[in-house]
Amino acid sequence: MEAILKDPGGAVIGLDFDGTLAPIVPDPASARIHPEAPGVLAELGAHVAAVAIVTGRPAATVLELGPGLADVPGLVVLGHYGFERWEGGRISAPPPPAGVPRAEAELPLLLSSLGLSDVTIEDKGRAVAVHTRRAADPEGALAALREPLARLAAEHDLVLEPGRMVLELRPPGMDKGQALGLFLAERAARSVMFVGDDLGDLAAFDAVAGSGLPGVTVCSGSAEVALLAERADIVVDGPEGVVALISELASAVSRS
Ligand SMILES: O=P(O)(O)OC[C@H]1O[C@H](O[C@H]2O[C@H](CO)[C@@H](O)[C@H](O)[C@H]2O)[C@H](O)[C@@H](O)[C@@H]1O
Repeated sequence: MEAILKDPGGAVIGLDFDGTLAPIVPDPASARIHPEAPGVLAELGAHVAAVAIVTGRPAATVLELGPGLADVPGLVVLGHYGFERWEGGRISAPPPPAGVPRAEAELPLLLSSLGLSDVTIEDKGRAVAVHTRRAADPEGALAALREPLARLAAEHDLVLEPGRMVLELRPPGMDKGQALGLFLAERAARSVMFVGDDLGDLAAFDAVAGSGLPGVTVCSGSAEVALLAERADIVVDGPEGVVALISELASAVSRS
């Protein structure tokens, strides 16, 4: 944190979206960014090398669920764990993976054979997620799905990404750690901070440690993911705590 405060112009600030900037809600389509987040990120973005949202969501979805984000100076959104990039209103991405629609077509039969008609499918385009948060027994459904979905993913050259009451089938070859590491190199960062809440953010924490830069990891704390809090330098209380921390940081760098 000291390095960021001393030399904000060299700092890259990376943040996850769901559970970090947007409170967790039962329906993924109803998630919305914390109302104060775009404002505090805009204030911070004016002083640092870059603000990057590194997310499992499609980049365009983050812009839809985060009205005001497009006004954050120099914002980059690395969507689909880094496969997609939104910058200055434009999205770049490789061609969509063929295995995703094939796996998705098999899901309804698989779920009904497991007696799990109360889980929900999120079609993400380049990935497909199975959510258990609204099931009668969210933890039980998650456990029952883990092996069958891992097999389905492997059959279609995909990987299984576990998260908060969600299992996602997505293409291999990229994670938040690689995405953040590449971005730090591209921006010749001199320090880094990463804020996350879920298992997929551990790779980004590793990237902070492996970058060789002065870095700080922050966990947006919840009762659901203990591991991230154990690994973080700082733990704050969910998106409310993240906004407060970013606000303090923005005020401090604007004075420096
Ligand atoms: O990398 P992230 O930005 O954290 O995205 C990870 C997944 O987030 C979403 O699911 C999570 O948030 C939902 C809305 O609050 C919640 O209902 C669900 O239980 C959480 O797992 C999103 O729906 C997934 O596609 C993202 O991969």
